[in-house]
Amino acid sequence: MSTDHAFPPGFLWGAATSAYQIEGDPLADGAGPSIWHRFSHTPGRVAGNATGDLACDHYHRAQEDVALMANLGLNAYRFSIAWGRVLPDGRGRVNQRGLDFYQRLVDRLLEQDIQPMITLYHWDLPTALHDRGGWLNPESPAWFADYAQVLFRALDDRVAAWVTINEPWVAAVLGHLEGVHAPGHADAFEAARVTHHLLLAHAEACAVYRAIGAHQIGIALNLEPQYPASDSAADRAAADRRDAFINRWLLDPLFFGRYPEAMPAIFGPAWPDFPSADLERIRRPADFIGVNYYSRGWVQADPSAWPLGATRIQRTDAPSTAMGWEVYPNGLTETLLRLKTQYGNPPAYITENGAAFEDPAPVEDRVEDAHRVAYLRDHITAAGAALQEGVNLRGYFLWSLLDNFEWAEGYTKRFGLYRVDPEEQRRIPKASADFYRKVIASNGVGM
Ligand SMILES: N#[N+]C[C@@H]1[C@@H](O)[C@H](O)[C@@H](O)[C@@H]2O[C@H]12
Repeated sequence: MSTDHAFPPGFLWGAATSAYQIEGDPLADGAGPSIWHRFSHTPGRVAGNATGDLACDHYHRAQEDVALMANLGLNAYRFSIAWGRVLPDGRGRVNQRGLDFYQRLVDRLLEQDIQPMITLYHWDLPTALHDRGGWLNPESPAWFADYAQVLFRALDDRVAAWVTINEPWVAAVLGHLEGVHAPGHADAFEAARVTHHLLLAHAEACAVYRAIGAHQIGIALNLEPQYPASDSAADRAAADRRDAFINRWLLDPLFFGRYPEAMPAIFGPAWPDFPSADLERIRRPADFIGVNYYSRGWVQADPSAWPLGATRIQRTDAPSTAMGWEVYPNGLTETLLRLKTQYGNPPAYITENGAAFEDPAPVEDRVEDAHRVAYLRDHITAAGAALQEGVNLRGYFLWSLLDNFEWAEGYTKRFGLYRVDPEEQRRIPKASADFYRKVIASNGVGM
């Protein structure tokens, strides 16, 4: 199927980053520390004991990086704001120098006709709030709404799209159930409550935005279609449980105002009885859904694997990325079509899509990342196929502009269109940057 001209005029072609992963200098100009600053400075938590102290030094190189974006021809750029730069204590006092950094960044983007899409929360909760219970505290949605209001008032005259929370599932499950992300908790009784408070935070911020905002607001979910590793009833049931655990746990409250029936069975006594009034507040407050798509799950029943009785197994008969994730572009089409057929075809953006590969070393200031070019070509084609099926897709944000701090993987995994090494801070173009520039110029992959 040709999707060369699937993309409509005005389709957004962007790149995505996040504050802690690229900015560096996290305590500059009066900023308060985040849970990721504390977590990465805890020995043994991050590969190579890497931290975000340097990252891509974007806090001091923003003008250079905006020039890279303009040279690519981006018409949009998704980035996050570090809560602690703006509110060092998480609440109350505004740190004007921190807010000024983001004011300047937005103005520089607009000078280049690049539309900002701002993520309010990309996992870097101020430690001051974490020390008051963090996302486990029932006050946390109100903390977030107050923080969001500061940003709406400061920037909504120039920012056309806001993302409230990036991947609440990852923040809750990796941070509070598996303990491999900040704050490093591994407590079965935390993940469900943290997820609920993140969804309530999203809803409260949307409510504030409805009163004072003039543009669009949404949320970005990591969506991963699940497929049984065999046609056995056990594997099919396991895939369905993992679909509830990863996808419907978030989609159903946001669109239907209810959690999947499978959740109490998955979590047992660790699943609270949430008030129905909460679920009504969470239902449908947003203007769009952001889809972060990377791969699919290939699922096998495994009674020993708590809490699902299912494990995602790595296929040996399919190409995979450096993260061990199968390259499966059809999963993007299927995920987008599911939003159309099961969730009312809401306005949607691909708020993240990209891949880490073991890039070759640079030769004459260029990296020949053929694997990433193929991954991007196939996934952008898959997005075009969904558009041709009537999916209400408005834009594509490539993850990521720069090689950056990949959370618990540190700097060992490279997702960027430009190679960056923290100790050198050069931006070395990859073949995928040239590829993406051509996609944008031709508004599709048909070139
Ligand atoms: N892993 N991986 C790459 C990427 C991560 O760097 C982003 O911060 C997350 O939003 C999402 O997990 C995807």
